[in-house]
Amino acid sequence: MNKDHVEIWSKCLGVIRENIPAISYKTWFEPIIPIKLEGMVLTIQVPSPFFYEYLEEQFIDILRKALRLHLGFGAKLDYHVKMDHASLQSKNAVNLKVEVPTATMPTASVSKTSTVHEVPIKSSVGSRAQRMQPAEKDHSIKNPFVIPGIRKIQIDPQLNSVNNFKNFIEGDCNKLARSAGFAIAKNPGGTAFNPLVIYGNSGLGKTHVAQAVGNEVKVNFPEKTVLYVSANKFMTQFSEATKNNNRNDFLHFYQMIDVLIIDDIQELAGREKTQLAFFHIFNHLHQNKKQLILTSDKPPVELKGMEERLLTRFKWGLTADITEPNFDTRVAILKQKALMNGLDLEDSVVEYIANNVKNNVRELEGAIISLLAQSTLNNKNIDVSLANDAISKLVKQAKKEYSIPVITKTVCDYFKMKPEQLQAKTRKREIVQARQIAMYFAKSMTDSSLSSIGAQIGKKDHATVLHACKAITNLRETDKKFQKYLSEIESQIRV
Ligand SMILES: Nc1ncnc2c1ncn2[C@@H]1O[C@H](COP(=O)(O)OP(=O)(O)OP(=O)(O)O)[C@@H](O)[C@H]1O
Repeated sequence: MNKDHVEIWSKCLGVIRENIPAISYKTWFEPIIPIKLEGMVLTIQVPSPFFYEYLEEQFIDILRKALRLHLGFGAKLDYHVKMDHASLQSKNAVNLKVEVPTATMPTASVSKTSTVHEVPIKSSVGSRAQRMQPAEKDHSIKNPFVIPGIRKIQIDPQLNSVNNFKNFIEGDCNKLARSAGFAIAKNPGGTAFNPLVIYGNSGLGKTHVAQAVGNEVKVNFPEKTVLYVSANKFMTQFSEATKNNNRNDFLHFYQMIDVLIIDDIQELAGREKTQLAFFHIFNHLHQNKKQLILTSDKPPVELKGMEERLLTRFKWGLTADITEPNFDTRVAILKQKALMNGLDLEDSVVEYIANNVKNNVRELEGAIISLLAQSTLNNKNIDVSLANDAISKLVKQAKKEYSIPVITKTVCDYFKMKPEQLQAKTRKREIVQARQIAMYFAKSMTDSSLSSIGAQIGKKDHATVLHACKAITNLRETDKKFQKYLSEIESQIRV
């Protein structure tokens, strides 16, 4: 197998690193994996269609320069898109079209692009959680498992490269799991954390940490066999192996893994035969100082329908929970996800989302994807109002009642005025505008009639309120700075 792709890509990265900001390099180039080099064609793997579109749009010149320098004229670049869960979601949400963009690159001899939505899976044994890859429909075990005498076979670890430690924001909520995972990645099977059981509610990052360990082990110890498999997949494989009379092959296969990651272990509840098979695998691996990483939605003590001897073994190592992220961690996650998606969000928007989506990181990601869709497909400006729309589709929010006095007070505080000034008969520009803004929010955030709003803000009639709403809408659509003020005020009203 030609190994030069790694060297060539690493040389290209050297050129790229020197020519772009560090943050762009970290975001857009570190996640790329070189796959192969065939003649003058270098294939790199990127985590989503959006990612490759962004590379093509923003970095094509430097890519071209680097490739020409290290591969020569006539160098070409192929993209291999490995879809992860988030990208699949975003694809559904925004209906991104991924086409071979020959038209966008007529003169770019380095860029012959093509996309593949799933990675060819070399070994059909084990695969990632069903929601993550279309390729997973194949539950069969075509692999002959282990041929006696041949110890190592090449296994696709079924890891999503996006789930790495660099992309994982650390907070109090996940510190223990992350630190233990990191220590394991440096010394798999050799720490006290064996097994590592990570538990917590849905969407909080259990799979991410577990896979990050696998990815990091592959970097630190490329010769180690790592395998990620969902408990569901494990069960299906086991029952097919039983049906096909090759249960022993199944056991042997799993017993030669160096780092075995099983996701959603609670799914094994009530499955006695599968649990027995897993028990043998567990014992063998543990005795041979191989690493086990398990995730679950509950702590082992609360797992029902599991054999006691399995539960006892789960407690041999470390049980680490992941809880809901606090406000600061949510803000950091949102900023990172926005950056990864090429979105530049105002602080007021980030804080608004962080204040309203509290229990689930997957929902934070959903909010970003929804904003991305609205801003790119519908050409809308991203402000608190749009964020509010995005969130309302994702999480159940208690419907808040906003009152006109609260709105006027917030507007006055924002402009450092006294509420009486807003009520005064004056044509001073700042006051008129603050009054119009208060009217605008009163109209959009309360059910009050125009006349009632007018009566409460400056004793004006309904026509004045109507005019104010139109004037502010106009400014909102045309003046970026003004839009920023409005977004900040709205987020303060909604707190
Ligand atoms: N701390 C974090 N930093 C960055 N991304 C995170 C973090 N925590 C979770 N995520 C992201 O949130 C999404 C959901 O995480 P993940 O799939 O790991 O959750 P889970 O706990 O395994 O959920 P489930 O139990 O439903 O499988 C993923 O895209 C993951 O990358």
